[in-house]
Amino acid sequence: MRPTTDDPLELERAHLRESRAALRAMRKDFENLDLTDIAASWVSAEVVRGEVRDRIKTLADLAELPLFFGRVDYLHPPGGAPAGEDDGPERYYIGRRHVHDAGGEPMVLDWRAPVSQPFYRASRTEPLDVALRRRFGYERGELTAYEDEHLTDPAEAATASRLLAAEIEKPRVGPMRDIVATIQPEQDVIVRMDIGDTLCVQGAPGTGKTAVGLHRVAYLLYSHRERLKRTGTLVVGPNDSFLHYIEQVLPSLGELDVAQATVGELVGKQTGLAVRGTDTARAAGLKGDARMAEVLRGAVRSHVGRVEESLVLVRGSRRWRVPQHELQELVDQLLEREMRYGAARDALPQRIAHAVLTRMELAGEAPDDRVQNAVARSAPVKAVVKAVWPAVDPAKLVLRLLSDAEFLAAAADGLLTEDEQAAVRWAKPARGVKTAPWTAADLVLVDEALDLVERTGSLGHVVLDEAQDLSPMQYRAVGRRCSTGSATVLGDIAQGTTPWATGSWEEALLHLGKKGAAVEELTAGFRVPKEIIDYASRLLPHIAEGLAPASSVREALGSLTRREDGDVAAAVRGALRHEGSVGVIVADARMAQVRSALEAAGVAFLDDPGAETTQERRVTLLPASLAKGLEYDHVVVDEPSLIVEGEPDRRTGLRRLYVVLTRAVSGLTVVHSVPLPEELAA
Ligand SMILES: Nc1ncnc2c1ncn2[C@@H]1O[C@H](COP(=O)(O)OP(=O)(O)OP(=O)(O)O)[C@@H](O)[C@H]1O
Repeated sequence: MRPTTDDPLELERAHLRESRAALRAMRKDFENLDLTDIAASWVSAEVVRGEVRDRIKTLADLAELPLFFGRVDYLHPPGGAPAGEDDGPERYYIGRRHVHDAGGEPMVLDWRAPVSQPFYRASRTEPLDVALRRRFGYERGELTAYEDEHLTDPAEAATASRLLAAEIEKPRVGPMRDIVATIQPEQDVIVRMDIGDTLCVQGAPGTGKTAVGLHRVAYLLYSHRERLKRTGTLVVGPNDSFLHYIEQVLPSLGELDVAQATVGELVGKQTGLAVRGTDTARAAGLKGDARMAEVLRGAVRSHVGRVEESLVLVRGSRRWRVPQHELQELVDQLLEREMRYGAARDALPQRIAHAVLTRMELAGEAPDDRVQNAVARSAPVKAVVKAVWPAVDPAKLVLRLLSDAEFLAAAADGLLTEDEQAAVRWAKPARGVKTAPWTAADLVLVDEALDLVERTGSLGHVVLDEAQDLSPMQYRAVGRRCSTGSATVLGDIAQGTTPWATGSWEEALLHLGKKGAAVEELTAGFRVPKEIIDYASRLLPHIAEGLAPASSVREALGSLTRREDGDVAAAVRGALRHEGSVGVIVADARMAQVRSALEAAGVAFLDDPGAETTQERRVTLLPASLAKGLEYDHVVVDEPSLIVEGEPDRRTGLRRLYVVLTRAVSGLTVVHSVPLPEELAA
């Protein structure tokens, strides 16, 4: 029912009501679909049913999420479409989902549609034919405000958007939210980049890298749904707490089919092996070094032997002979072609059979494909293949490399020094694959070996977050999974806290197999208030030379507090006076002590950064090593010096502290009794 009013807010509310009703009708249509006769086979019927179920789920009218958050009025109908009646086709509402009325007319456009793009990109200097951009403000699902920009009106002064500021300032509890209503132009460029382009984004803390990566996946799924449905998409993150924190974003954008995993989970699944041991930092560093790829390649290829004898094959009354040197040539050709070991092993019998068939033809016979296959499968040919190109079990191969000094020395000759070889080997040789003391870095080696034998399947697109922490071998593991697809690589060199953290994105991209991909930089910080980012940025010259400090879109004066009494519980009580979540970040070695202090003070807190904060339980206690990628409204950092000392070297320690200091959205309290690291002094 249309309201009899000219009040723009009422009119917009009416459109919202009508859009909600239309969405409910769309959902009903899907629920009422008669699926009994839809498909001939049981399998395809199940597929269709699954799709309909997903569709119903994505159409769920989430009461808390605004159905549309913006509107654009174009000066001309986009794409030269004919002008319509009534309010004309040049007015578009932009929202999370496409909604149409019973007649198929769009009520809300998906934010990813091309026609929505100017909502994000138009400016006064480049209005992109937008006469009016309207942003909507909501409170608990109710449309309560709007804000207009007439981009082509020279008389109108540019003002900062209050709604945008309010959105960014909103207190946070619970998992990460989508930013679909407020994606910034420089972020939008990354989100909408072509699917064929691999892109690397360097960005200071809180510049929206994670948010942009997730929205990019949603955009690609919209623009290339069929293709990506076949090939798949994957988001790789640093740990389970992080993955848990971001896991709601894609479903809130209507995308349910994106896999999320850590590198450890990827290689664990592929190899079927579990981590049972740990490495020293040196051993892990060496095992993650790109030279190990060469060692493994050599070890796999070392199984190819010389042909010792000619082949003699008896068929019926005739004997066919392929001389030793010709067989050797076939083997050499396969070696030269750099095929996967397993594929070459599969090809060899056919090549030998071909040599036999050529002889048959020369002798006047007319053998067909069946004969060729029979020859390829014959015992003498099989015997040659077994002797010259034996099957290789990748896990056993790595086990042998890490257990058998001679075998490793042969494969690592000219690549690793003796000392390095000793560091790489396990202390005690392992007996079996199931009981070996596999470390996280070892499983990456097995994953590489698997790929040397048989090509790893590639996905359509992979988003790699917190990428700075990966070793070259881990980059290779991720790269294998997007070898025929593309990738979005997100990270911050200054936040690299592994001993093997990457020194440059060019190098990282090389290991990923995406040499020469573009590197973009995001510098506008949306999370951390200026005062806090300026404080944390004092560390930058000591941890990443040449990186520009982030700016901040948020002033929030008075957001930084220092307490020298070391009283964490008092600091937490102070933080609880503010709205939103509180993260208490402490050196890993201090966890037990701070836990007791909080318990003694009667502070209720969550002990797991993967657990979701709620209004009742707003405090999370977490070790510094798990803080990466997370954020809290208020952060209490306990004893910065001990956080620095918890790492193997000073630079890594200061980087860890930089990560920890940049988790705060509204306020940061630094509490200590030990003197602060001198690098933090102004
Ligand atoms: N355009 C935006 N509008 C509103 N909020 C935004 C925008 N961009 C980013 N944010 C918010 O800023 C915060 C930081 O974003 P995000 O976690 O993606 O940053 P990051 O660059 O990955 O940070 P870090 O390097 O510390 O992991 C999040 O709460 C995110 O929702």
